[in-house]
Amino acid sequence: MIEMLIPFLQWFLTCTLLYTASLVVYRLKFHHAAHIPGPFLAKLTFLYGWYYDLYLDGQYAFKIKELHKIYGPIIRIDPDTVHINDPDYFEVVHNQKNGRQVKPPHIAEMFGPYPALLGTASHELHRIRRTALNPFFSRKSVMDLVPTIQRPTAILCKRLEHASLTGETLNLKYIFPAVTLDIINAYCFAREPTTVLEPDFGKKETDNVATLLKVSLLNTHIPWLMRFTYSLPDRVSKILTPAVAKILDFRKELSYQVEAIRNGQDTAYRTATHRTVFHELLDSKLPPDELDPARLRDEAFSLVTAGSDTTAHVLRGTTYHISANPTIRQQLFNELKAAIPDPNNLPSLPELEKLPYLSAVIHEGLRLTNPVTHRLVRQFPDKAFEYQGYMLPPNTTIGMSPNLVHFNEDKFPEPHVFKPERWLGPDAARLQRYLISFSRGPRGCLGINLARAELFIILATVFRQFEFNVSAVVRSRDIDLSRDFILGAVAVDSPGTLVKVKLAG
Ligand code: HEM
Repeated sequence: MIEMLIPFLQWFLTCTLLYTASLVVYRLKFHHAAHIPGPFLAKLTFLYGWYYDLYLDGQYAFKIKELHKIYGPIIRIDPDTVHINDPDYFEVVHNQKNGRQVKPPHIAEMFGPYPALLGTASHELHRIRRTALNPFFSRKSVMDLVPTIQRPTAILCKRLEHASLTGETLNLKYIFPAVTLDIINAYCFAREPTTVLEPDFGKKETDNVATLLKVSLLNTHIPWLMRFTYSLPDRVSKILTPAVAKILDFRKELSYQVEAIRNGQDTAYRTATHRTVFHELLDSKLPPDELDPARLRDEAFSLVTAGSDTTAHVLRGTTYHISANPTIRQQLFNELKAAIPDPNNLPSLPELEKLPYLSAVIHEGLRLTNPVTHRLVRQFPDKAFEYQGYMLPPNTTIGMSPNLVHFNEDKFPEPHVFKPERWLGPDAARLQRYLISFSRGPRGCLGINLARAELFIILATVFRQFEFNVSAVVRSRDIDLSRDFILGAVAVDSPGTLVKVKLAG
């Protein structure tokens, strides 16, 4: 029996060796990125990135920074991807004029093989989905949402006031996602605030998103594994990969909500004071495929996750930096006290946006605590790029990382220091070009107007009334991002951001 297998094994081994040898020669000599500098192993095999991201737990983003120091501003970080670190080149790549923009499938499917806007690889389909969602996130639509942002914020303030009396310790890791989750749930489904009322501020929901993000990094490296897992019946994949169980339950819960609107069981949108995304989408003229239950379930999942944790992350980091710098906190408080004589009567959003110090604090918060740590990766079928003499033909996979721009010492001297002043000097207008937390171009953040409105309203409301004692927070452990799980994560032994609160004055 064994003898019969030997010729087959020999044949299999020869084919494997031939295939591997030709792949090596192709990647090193004939690949369109063969001329780009970079570590030999990264050019040769994807295992190089796996080692840093999967074995060392989200470290490749940090290693890429070091590789740029060795190999220069353009490097090859895996057999297919070129990474550029040049603040002035971000806008050359990410703008509206470079024709079609495609996301490579392993990047598009990082949150799972979901047919949502964020996970759409094809340019054409992306345009259909984006056109349908854009109107909900325009400046005008967001202006109408101000009371919806204020409601959970007011509830948070009541709880902060209570904590200031009892001396209770609060975890900023949970209180801000509770508010942003309630806002996006209200907008998507006309739901009343609930998370911000929960005793633990909906800890479970925030922890579920953290699990999703860790799994997402795995997806970018081994997309077929997740595709396979999701193709199984839910109960089987829950047993095989318990990490996805919570994600599957969360998707199912969102699906019930969308379907309840579709079949008329949920009519809360009729009494809501604002538009309701899923009611209007269901009522729209989108092609039937786009309104399919699985498609809308996944769009809901994407909007709710992308729309809550990102902004909450900036709120948490910015709150820490304001509180850790008494002079900054006092200057912000002075400005807010003058602009908001009655804390229960907030000025309009445009008035808040005109406050120079608040704006500077928010810009600096977005720069220093930028949540999306993963490289933004695109292909351009209609456009070749030339960078410092290196030709990048159409369809080259190009990655760029906002954090490398935000921590560039030429553009932002002392980049790790929280300095709102840099946004107040004569250079401020020029610096805006390098603030790219929301990315740019046709695939830039859909929710930028909503996120900015939340930052202005929540920070103004909270810092007008409260101050935080952050002496128990260790910045390197609890605030600075030390792992890249698409969004940045803090150290594994961090207890969160534990603070005491008192009334400001
Ligand atoms: C401070 C808060 C936020 C930051 C820093 C941020 C950042 C980003 C970035 C960098 C991207 C591009 C991702 C990529 O290229 O793969 C993006 C896309 C996206 N963001 Fe945000 N985001 C924030 C808040 C929000 C909010 C509140 C929403 C609300 C729905 C949202 C929804 C989305 C969606 C749907 C996309 C995909 C857009 C597309 O592919 O066309 N984001 N965001």
